[in-house]
Amino acid sequence: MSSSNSRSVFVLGGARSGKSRFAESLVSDTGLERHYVATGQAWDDEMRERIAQHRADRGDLWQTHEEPIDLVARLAAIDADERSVLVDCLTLWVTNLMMAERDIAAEFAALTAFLPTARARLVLVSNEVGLGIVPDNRMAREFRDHAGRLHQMVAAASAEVYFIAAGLPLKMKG
Ligand SMILES: Nc1nc2c(ncn2[C@@H]2O[C@H](COP(=O)(O)OP(=O)(O)OP(=O)(O)O)[C@@H](O)[C@H]2O)c(=O)[nH]1
Repeated sequence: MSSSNSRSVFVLGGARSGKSRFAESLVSDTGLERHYVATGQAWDDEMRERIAQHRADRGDLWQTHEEPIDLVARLAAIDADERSVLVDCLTLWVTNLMMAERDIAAEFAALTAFLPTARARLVLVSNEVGLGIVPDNRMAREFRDHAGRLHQMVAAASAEVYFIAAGLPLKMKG
């Protein structure tokens, strides 16, 4: 896997670390058309309110696409030179793939194969879920392993990688 042709940026961090805000600023700073691909779904009122707030905060300059599962197809469909596309976030995508019993390895391979070919400037956000104690249930352990593997693949296929903690970006690659 090579990042030599990739312009993608990977932004990794914990919950409420400020990663989404940082990623949004990367997109805004390009001056390109702004696209937001949300993998999250509103499953309760609290989440609906949170999403409405996120949309209001982003404002009218952003076009939003909601795509919980078929992320690579959606990225391909909106791919264009004049666009910058923010994907928020990969860990929710992993959760959705697991719940839908999709072929995880094939989906990850498709995403990492797409990155070097993308015409749009992609910024991919994900949640670092591997720093705590080993979860005591099997599905949570599987999820953590899938996320860790995906993060390594996306980092390898990206031109720049940042880790965000306490609102501060640490550049790890590029
Ligand atoms: N369906 C949908 N989800 C959205 C939209 N805007 C944001 N989201 C979801 O909201 C999630 C991020 O919100 P939070 O949980 O508040 O942020 P966080 O990732 O914990 O915190 P930070 O690290 O500070 O970004 C993302 O994973 C998105 O999928 C939208 O317009 N539609």
